[in-house]
Amino acid sequence: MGFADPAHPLVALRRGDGIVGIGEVWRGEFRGASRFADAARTWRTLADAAEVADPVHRAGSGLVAFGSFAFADDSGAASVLVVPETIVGRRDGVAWVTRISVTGTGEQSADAEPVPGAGRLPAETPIGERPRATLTAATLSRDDFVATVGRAVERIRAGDVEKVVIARDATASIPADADRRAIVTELAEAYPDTLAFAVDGLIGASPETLVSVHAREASARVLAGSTARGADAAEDAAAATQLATSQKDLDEHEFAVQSVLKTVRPHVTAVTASEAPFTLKLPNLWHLATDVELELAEDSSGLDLVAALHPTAAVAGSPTDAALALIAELEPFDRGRYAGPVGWIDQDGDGEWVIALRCAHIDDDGMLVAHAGAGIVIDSDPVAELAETRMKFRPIADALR
Ligand SMILES: C=C(O[C@@H]1C=C(C(=O)O)C=C[C@H]1O)C(=O)O
Repeated sequence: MGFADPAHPLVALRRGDGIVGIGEVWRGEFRGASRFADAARTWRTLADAAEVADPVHRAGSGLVAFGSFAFADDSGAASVLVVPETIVGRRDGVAWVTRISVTGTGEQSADAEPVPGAGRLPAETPIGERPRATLTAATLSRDDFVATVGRAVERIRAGDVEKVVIARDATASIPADADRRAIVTELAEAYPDTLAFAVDGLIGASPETLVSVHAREASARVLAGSTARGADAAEDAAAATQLATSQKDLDEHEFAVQSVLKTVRPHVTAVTASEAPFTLKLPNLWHLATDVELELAEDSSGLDLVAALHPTAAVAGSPTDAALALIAELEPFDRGRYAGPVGWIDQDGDGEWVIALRCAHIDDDGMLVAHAGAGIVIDSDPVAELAETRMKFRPIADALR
């Protein structure tokens, strides 16, 4: 982490393994409904023309772009791919440095070298103090959120949608020169089973893998259905059992799994999902989870799967188009890149993409905006959903305490 830029860190870390990017040799910005297709096409052209020397052969050791995409087609937020100048990585006990340069004609070349060995590490700077701030409800007050969820339930009863995810926003302000790496470090340590990420100002720790691709094999983890952790061991076990047997949560989960299975089919040659959901334990919540394994079709990349999968029922609802329309109608803010895909892709289309949850966007002035949402179904209790969003703000709120 000490290698990253304190003001603009590029990070994708899980359990201490992963990549940190320094500097920037190329940036692509994409907007609108074609943002994924445009990014996938642009990246394929760039990657095909690149010269990559990668004796390290680890996930993320070659030519890599970090990426973060807006949730909505009409978002004001740009979706970005960023290629750093230098990548420092560590995976399975192997460390490396990759240096990337761009020739006069625009072609990129990437040279990965192991450390210790030929690779020379860039300079590290000590990580500054963690900025302290309090998150406060922004556009939607807590009462407004409860009322909005009530309206969503009415619309579900009226048959407009089966499920819709309603989010609320919260803001805080940190000093403009605060070391953003301190926040990522705190998130990575507190939530080791997540992907801790920092891409173009969006910083978080997501438990939900949209898709991870390695050597044409892909896997996804679907989360939907949540409950708070219990106060003691007995209460905690009861909470997990209650979640695993709650028909409301199982239904909500099934929507999410079906939406994933349906959308990936054109891009894969095989797909298998675990038979029944399992309960995933996070420090703040229990989630219902299903793992899906896929084999990527010949001409598909990680970004094609991202394009097909986004937005899942876990962050939009079901059916997708009606849920998106209802979100646009009921949520009085632009989600920006919250609940959009965030991650990285390499020259072969391999990479790791999570859904940008438990995150905040921090601009250069230190203005921080976080979002948290909850899946609403026909028998959702608005006050319980408010409590759920409070739990989902905790990673960011605690990282700023
Ligand atoms: C929408 C969020 O989380 C999603 C919604 C969940 C739910 O409704 O149970 C669970 C995990 C995520 O898929 C969020 O964290 O903001």
